Amino acid sequence: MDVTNLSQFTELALTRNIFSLFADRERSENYSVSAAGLFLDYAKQNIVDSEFTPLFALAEQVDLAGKIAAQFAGEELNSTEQRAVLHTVLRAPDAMKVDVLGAEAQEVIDTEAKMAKIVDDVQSGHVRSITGEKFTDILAIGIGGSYYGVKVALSALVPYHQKGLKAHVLANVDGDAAQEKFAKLNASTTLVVVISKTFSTQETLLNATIVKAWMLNALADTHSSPADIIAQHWYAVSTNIAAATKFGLNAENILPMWDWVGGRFSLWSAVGLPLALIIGNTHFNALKAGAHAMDEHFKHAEFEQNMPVIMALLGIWNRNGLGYPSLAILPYNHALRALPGYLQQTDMESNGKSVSVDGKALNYLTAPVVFGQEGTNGQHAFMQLMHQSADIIPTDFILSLAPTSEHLANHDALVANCFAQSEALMQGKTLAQAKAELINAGASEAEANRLAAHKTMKGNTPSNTILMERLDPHSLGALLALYEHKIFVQGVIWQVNSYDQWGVELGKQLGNEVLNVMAQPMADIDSEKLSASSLALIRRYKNNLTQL
Ligand SMILES: O=P(O)(O)OC[C@H]1O[C@H](O)[C@H](O)[C@@H](O)[C@@H]1O
Repeated sequence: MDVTNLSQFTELALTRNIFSLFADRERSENYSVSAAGLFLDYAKQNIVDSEFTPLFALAEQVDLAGKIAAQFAGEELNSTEQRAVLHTVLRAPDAMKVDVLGAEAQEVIDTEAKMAKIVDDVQSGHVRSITGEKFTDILAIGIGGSYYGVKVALSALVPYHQKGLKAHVLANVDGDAAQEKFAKLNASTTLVVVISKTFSTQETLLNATIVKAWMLNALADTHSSPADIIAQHWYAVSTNIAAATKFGLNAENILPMWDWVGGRFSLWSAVGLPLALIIGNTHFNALKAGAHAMDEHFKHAEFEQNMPVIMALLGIWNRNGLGYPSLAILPYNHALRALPGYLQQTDMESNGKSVSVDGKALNYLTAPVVFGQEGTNGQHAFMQLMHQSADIIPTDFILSLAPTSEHLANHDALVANCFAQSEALMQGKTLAQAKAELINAGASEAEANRLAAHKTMKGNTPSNTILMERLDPHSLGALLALYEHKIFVQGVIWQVNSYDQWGVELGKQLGNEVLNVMAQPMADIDSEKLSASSLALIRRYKNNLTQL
């Protein structure tokens, strides 16, 4: 049995109305679960108890319990790269680190201590810039997994930012992105953290190169040597210490990563340095503690009460059972506006696959297309389609109960909109209801008949609502870990390797290859790899350059 068998169980669900399921007075109570300070309401999903049975059977058949244990124990789950998948150990207590990593645990513990000292020294002003000033700005350079985690947490945790220190993240290779940062930064008080697991990523190396040039140029009149400036202002996080050193970074300032930490799961490692520099060690540790609390729940809770497992199974039900192709992530907090982008990466880069772990073509679909935006902005844009196109788009609503600002009336409105949208997406509006509303509003019978069809809403859109008591480092850590584990469980059920990303690697490789082709004079280009279309585009680009 695999997910293709789910269609045997979906006939009823495909024709019934989710709202009608609330005839069961206990549904809301029964279809909710709490873990690590988060609350998940999944009563608005299109599912009943008997339909969970084949989902739990699937979990059993793929030995989900065994796979969870194997992941936490450090088995080589990433079989195409022969790597363990151990981001969880980075947020575990030291004794657990030793249990799982053995002798290697010491290097992890030492790195944490070194990172914590850098954070304290920078925040206290013990470590200062080459001009003897306190650092005022942290510029993180990285892309993909070396960017999104830091970005999502920085924007989510603004109330925890240390006064006097500002954070900036630079990812895109477009020089405009760097230019925008330079306009805001003062080189003499900027500390740079270059994050690249491989230290070979084109975008990161190009950006690091221009930032270095900008800083050395701006600090030329200090008459300090470039090496001294770099040693004082630059840190790096990488598994490739040799390449980082070759780039000119001071070996002392390079914090290690390990190949058993995937980029998109690496916030918990020294990749989190820019974040820790801004929010301080206590809050960074609280973030890790929140994630660890979710890890413990995931490891120990029965599947029927296990939040990541339930969310994963509901996703499988929606994708493979009911055939819905996408997933909307709608955080109703301005502070979580980077979350949809972050989850796009973690989910689609992990499970956007079509061969099984043992290399066989799958005859079913895997990761949905993940997209989203913070509420209420999305309501004034793509949510039109969610209400009225024929496509059903399962949705995760995410919300902090406690206001994140002092503007309480705004927060009430935000919360009301969040709850209203999940209700409207589920209940929809029938033709008869639409007509009655028009007539109540004074329309004639003929006018109501003409307009009613335009005002019907399809309804029956399933959703989860995830509540945090408040948005703080602990709950954010738990939330990110919840999604990490959900993605892992889905990968196990789809039987894919969630921890490689050959499609993205192809982009990295091609980017450099095409750059090399473009560097040649047009007449010399003899690329059999590129189509006439791409060659013509390159010609246009080069012609345009000569006219500038
Ligand atoms: O950290 P780096 O080696 O620079 O890689 C940055 C990113 O590159 C690619 O996009 C990978 O698929 C990501 O997982 C990785 O996080």
